[in-house]
Amino acid sequence: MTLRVSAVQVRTAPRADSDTSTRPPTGRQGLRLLAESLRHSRRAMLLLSLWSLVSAAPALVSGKVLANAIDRGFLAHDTGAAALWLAVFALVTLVGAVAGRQTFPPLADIVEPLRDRLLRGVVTGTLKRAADPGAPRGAGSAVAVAQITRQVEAVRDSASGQLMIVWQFVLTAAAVILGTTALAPTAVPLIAVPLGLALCLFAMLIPSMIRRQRAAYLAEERLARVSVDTLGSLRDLVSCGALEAGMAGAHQAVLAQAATARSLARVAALRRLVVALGAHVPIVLILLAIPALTRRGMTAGGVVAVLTYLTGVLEPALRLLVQGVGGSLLRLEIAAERLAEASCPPPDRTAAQSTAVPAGFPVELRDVTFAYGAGAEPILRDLSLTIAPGEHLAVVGPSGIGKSTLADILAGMTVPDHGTVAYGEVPLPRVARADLYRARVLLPQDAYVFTGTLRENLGCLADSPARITDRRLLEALTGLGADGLLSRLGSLDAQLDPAQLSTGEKQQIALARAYVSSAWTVILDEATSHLDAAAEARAEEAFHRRPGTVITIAHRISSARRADRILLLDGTHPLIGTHAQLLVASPLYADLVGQWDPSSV
Ligand SMILES: Nc1ncnc2c1ncn2[C@@H]1O[C@H](COP(=O)(O)OP(=O)(O)OP(=O)(O)O)[C@@H](O)[C@H]1O
Repeated sequence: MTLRVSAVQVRTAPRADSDTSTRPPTGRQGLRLLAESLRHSRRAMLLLSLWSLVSAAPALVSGKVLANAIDRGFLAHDTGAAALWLAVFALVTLVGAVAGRQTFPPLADIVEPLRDRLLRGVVTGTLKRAADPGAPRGAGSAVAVAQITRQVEAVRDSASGQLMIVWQFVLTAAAVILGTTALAPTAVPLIAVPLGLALCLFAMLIPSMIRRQRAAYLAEERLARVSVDTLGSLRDLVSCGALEAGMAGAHQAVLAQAATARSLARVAALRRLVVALGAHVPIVLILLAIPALTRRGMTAGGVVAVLTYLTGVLEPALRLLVQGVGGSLLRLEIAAERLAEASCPPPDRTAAQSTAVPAGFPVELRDVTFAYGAGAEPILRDLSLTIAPGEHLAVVGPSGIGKSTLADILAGMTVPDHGTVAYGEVPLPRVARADLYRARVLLPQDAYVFTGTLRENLGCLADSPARITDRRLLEALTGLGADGLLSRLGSLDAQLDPAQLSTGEKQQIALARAYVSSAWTVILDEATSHLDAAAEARAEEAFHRRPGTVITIAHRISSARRADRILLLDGTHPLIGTHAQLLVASPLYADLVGQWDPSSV
């Protein structure tokens, strides 16, 4: 007998995605994520430090060498000695350049693993959130992942830039202080004290700079929004006589943006003060102190060398530090913040009050209604259905009628607007996520195969992949008709290159993965669409021998005929029954059967 699938009472259940307990991570969390990643690269940091020290050595000795060229060469009218010291100067500069080049491989060793680690974190986080019940379809799509990986590139670039700028500044400042000590120890306080004060001022400015830059960005965004809204509704504002109120709102946004820009400009001006205090004040102090310094034994060459240190080495390094760190720190922080957000796994909303799914459970839908969007026509309306333990159900219907949506709802990937889905009396919102993944497998049409061994690909849905025996894996591959693929690959430990596999082979691997998993219920959403009718039959028969429930979104009529029952979705009046019952009861079903390729029947 054909049954009309019941559809009566609507019960309200809150959507899981209304949970607000997940707070977006703060910028500090983002920077912590970066610091943690850097901590893993200690060896590369050490190598970078060593080569940087060698590259800073020329700056250290160049003062003394230059002073000698002037004092012992030019001022002593000894051109040969002057040329010799200048040649030494050129040589140490060359050594510095070579050592500078050597800093790049360890820098890459720090930055590339940082990039990989961040990338792994964000891709895993994005995919986990996409797989979270209630996540919008396509949230973990290639596009979503690509968008976030662009942030990773931004973090990699700015992290390596910042690292080099800060580190080079530390070495340069140390070289200037030590070089000056060798030339005239009494001149050191004239450089070190203003430089120290400038660095303290800069450190104090950083938080305020970040705060003001963020405020400026937000004000700019708000102004853009308000302008677009005001201009877009100009006609309505005029016709309602609300033009003045609208203009006042826009004017306020302009004033707020101008205020944040002014406040940012003030703090940017203070950056110039840092350079002036740290590099220009020492120049003035040295010039003023020349008589006193020469009285204490400083030579003319020494004076020129110290001034060269200040103008040619310290001032550019300090300027780079202040502009580089000040300018891109916020960008780095915001990008790191986005990454920390993207790396967050979704909170397990069920963990606190979860209930275990009983073994061999039925799948039940009670009055399920679902629409994509608040005002949209429901795809499913008041659908009630029980799929008995071990039953094989096929779902059929015209294209776009909601078969995949139903598969997602049955798997707990999409939360219905009304009604409940329960696994053995336990409503899905009460099933812990880990239990849900253990209880069912949903195979979509696009099979996912990753670079790794065949064994790793097969075991990735299992509770403990290491415990799956070779016999079980071979049984799955042979049963599902993938023995040809196995002999081509050679062994279970053969490396898979997804680009070298056909879509049918990828589907066979995904099917075998579901077969060896511990899931009691397997939902196949056109998961055999790239297999020919015979291969599809072989795969489905293998699943029929496997203990458990199978729900198939049918791709061919032959697939539907193998099922115990068939659910026909037709929008308003879903029907359930056997092939023969539906042929009699539903003209739509008869029509669908007629449309299917007769060779596949
Ligand atoms: N994320 C979404 N947002 C809005 N509408 C969607 C979304 N996903 C699917 N739809 C629409 O919902 C309807 C049902 O889609 P669904 O994929 O469930 O149908 P289907 O029966 O599986 O189709 P097909 O047989 O072509 O795969 C379609 O009209 C589709 O365009």
